[in-house]
Amino acid sequence: METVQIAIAGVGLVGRRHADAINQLKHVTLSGVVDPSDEGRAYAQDRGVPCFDTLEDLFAAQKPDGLVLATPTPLHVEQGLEAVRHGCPVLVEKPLATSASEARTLVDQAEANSVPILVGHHRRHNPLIRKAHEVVSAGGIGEVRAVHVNCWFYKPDHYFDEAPWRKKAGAGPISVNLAHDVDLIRHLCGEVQSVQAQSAPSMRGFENEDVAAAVLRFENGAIGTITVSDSIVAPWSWELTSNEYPIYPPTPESCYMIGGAHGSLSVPDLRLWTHQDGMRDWWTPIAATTLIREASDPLVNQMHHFADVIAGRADPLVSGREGLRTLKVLEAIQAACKTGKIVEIHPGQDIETEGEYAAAG
Ligand SMILES: NC(=O)C1=CN([C@@H]2O[C@H](COP(=O)(O)OP(=O)(O)OC[C@H]3O[C@@H](n4cnc5c(N)ncnc54)[C@H](OP(=O)(O)O)[C@@H]3O)[C@@H](O)[C@H]2O)C=CC1
Ligand SMILES: O=C1CO[C@H](CO)[C@@H](O)[C@@H]1O
Repeated sequence: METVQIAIAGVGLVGRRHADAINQLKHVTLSGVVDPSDEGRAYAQDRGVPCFDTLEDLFAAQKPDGLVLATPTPLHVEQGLEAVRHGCPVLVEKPLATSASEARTLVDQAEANSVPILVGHHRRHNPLIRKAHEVVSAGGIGEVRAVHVNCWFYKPDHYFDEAPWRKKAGAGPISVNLAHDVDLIRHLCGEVQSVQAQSAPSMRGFENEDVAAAVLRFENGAIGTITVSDSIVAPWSWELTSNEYPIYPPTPESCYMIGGAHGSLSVPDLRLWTHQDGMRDWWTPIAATTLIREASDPLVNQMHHFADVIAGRADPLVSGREGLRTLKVLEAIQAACKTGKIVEIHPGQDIETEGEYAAAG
């Protein structure tokens, strides 16, 4: 297998995880880093790769086979378009952009120029999600009727102080965190048709909401409830339950409950609940079996997949178009929080918002 050269723009929190993932793969190497910060330069030096201040400088000096964009979200579209101009496949971190209309410009340009975009919804590369998808789509719980999603944790003040863009409009937990959950819920339960939602402004004085709840109606008739907060002390989030990344101390709880006409599945513990003898009857004993699944690092799996996409061996599992659909749901949640109205999601039509994501609270 030929070596795939990948550059990373933005070597902060998640950019370094991508670099670690590259390290795990024999056929992928880090060709360079784009990051204007002193920390970025020091990191590149440690890794023994060149560091550039801008993407323009990177492309003037080398032609990587692929680029990871792990920069602050407001930079994704402009930098993604630059990668597309250079014909360079790009893995863009989530969310794809700060607004769906901007994201569409990037996705349209990439498709018109046949440059693959992969969106960093890495949880889809987790074997436990593959298993959950396999069971739900094979009818293992019958028709999906309802889903409940919990995304509650407490981010310490220094998380915000270290990267002040995280306090600014557009970087609230709906955009930064719920992006992953909405992507997974669409993947497991189907497309979202309409949204109602409420949010509360940040008690820490940031420009975003710090708690929000939404009711989702899916195209298949299912209903979902989803709540998010980065200022609640609790164990019920993907981070604290999936055991995916060691910096989050794991708990044995779950964060999603998917309810079907014949059974229910909790995720990520993958407990499948059914009544004895296949009965559907609340007076018959109900019990859970835990589904067997493999375990591996989704960031490494995603990087392996990106190398396959670059080599033309695979189509993006989470394409730019997919990332855009998730972004539209997030935008609908933001719009519903602001207006208090039901927001319908129509394919190919923008959600009416006041421009970019503003504070929902
Ligand atoms: N998939 C996942 O699990 C995660 C995804 N994310 C997403 O990844 C993105 C980055 O988030 P996060 O890692 O927390 O951000 P950080 O702030 O930790 O890192 C961003 C890095 O990009 C640098 N940077 C700023 N401007 C440029 C530029 N023009 N070109 C290149 N580098 C630049 C920053 O430097 P400086 O500090 O000087 O500004 C910083 O080093 C966001 O979109 C976020 O939503 C984040 C966390 C996890
Ligand atoms: O994408 C994400 C945003 O940041 C969070 C905190 O660092 C991550 O846990 C999450 O996966």
